[in-house]
Order: sequence, then C-alpha cells, then structure tokens
Amino acid sequence: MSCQTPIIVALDFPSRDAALDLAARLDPALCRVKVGKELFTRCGPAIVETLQAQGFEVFLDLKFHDIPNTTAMAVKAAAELGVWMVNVHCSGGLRMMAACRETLDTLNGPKPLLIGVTVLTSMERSDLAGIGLDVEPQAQVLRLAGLAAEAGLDGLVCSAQEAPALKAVQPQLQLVTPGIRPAGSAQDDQRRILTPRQALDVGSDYLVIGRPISQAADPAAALAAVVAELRG
Ligand SMILES: O=c1ccn([C@@H]2O[C@H](COP(=O)(O)O)[C@@H](O)[C@H]2O)c(=O)[nH]1
Repeated sequence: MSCQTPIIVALDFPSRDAALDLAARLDPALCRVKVGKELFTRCGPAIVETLQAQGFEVFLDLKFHDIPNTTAMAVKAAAELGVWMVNVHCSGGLRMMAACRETLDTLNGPKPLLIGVTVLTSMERSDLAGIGLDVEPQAQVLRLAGLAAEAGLDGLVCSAQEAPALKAVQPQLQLVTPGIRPAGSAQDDQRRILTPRQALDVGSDYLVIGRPISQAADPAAALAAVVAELRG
C-alpha cells in the first residue's frame, strides 16, 4: 500500500550503516526516505534496494542534468530500480525533460514520479546574480515550471515559499519542498525556508526534511514532532 504521509526524510550520510541506523528509527508509515548524491555515491543502488526491502518508498535525489539522451537513460535506470520519485534539473531544458518523460512513458509497470528541480532552496537573489540571472528566485522558478509543465513532468522541487504562485498557474504539478525548518531549528545553508505547517498550508505536497531529523538527538521524536505539527 502506498504511504500517505507528505514527509520525506533525507538520508544524507556518508555510510550505509549510518543511513540504515536512522532508517531503523523511522516508521515507513510515517515517512518516505530520500537517497541523495552522498549516500548513493558511497553505496550505489544496493542502498535503495535495502531501504525498499525495509518498506520505504525511495526518492532518488540525484538531480540529473545532462544532454537529453544521457538524462533519459539515467531516469530509465532509476525507474528500473523501482524508486518512487526521481528528479532532473529543469535548467537542462525542455528537450531534456521531454526526453525523460517520453522514455518513462515507454516503460511497462509502475513508473516513478518525474520531478524537475527549479531553483535550489539554498539560493537567494544574489546567488542567481552570481550565475548571470538578474531575477528574483520566484520569477526563475515560475519560468522553469512552465517548461516542466510543457514537458509533462509530474512536479517540481522548489521552496514552499513559491507554492502559492505555482499552484495558481500550474495546479497539476506536485510540489516537493526542501528548506523545511521546524520553528527554532538551525537554518544551516538553506535560504528559502518555511516551517512544516506553513509549507503544507501554502500548498506543498511533499516536505523534504534532513538535518532537523537526521541530526536530532532523538530522530524518531523529531519526526513525531513534525507529524504532530502537521496534524495539529
Ligand atoms: O533545492 C533543493 C533541492 C534538494 N535539496 C535536498 O534536500 C535536503 C534538505 O536537507 P536539510 O538537511 O533539511 O537542509 C538535502 O538532501 C538537499 O540535498 C535541497 O535542500 N534543496
């Protein structure tokens, strides 16, 4: 049965043991898990298969960004691994995203949600200026969202701060929002943040939460607190 929770816990760890230690403290009925670049580069597909065997649906957060054929074949490999969600950078362009969509659509069986990364939640206006984009993050997110919608993607990675504007123009896209910080927790390197409750209230579909849970003294209690905040 598919998990009903909006919470995705980021397993950002340097080893299999550390990731599985946290997973053992989490309940697959209360959260999904995210495998990102650090853990996947250390452990490979086996860590995904292990987490799936433990009952977790896995978001493979490798943010593919390459020419259309290479990206589409990477997405196909992720689909064949049985992940629940996979993502590509929208800045790879319309043809790249469309190639991923077309490739997934040719596959038989369950397909992962195909999600486009817009503007990283660690970035603010000055970071965009540094890469030659003289624009507010939300304007760039909306531009990339239009391309993702045209390519037939299922959703976007964005900040929850952009959710109201996105839902107004692309209500069919599911919004996956990192940069979630429970009140009182450290901002770390994130810049465009909201609390779990705020994020859900403004239209986020999925909340990606890493360090506020993974680095907590009691990760299970930290997850339970987020669950309670969302129910309250
Ligand atoms: O724009 C983005 C895209 C991905 N992420 C990832 O989400 C988690 C957030 O972790 P925290 O510890 O809660 O900051 C992390 O794995 C990032 O790679 C993101 O933060 N922003």
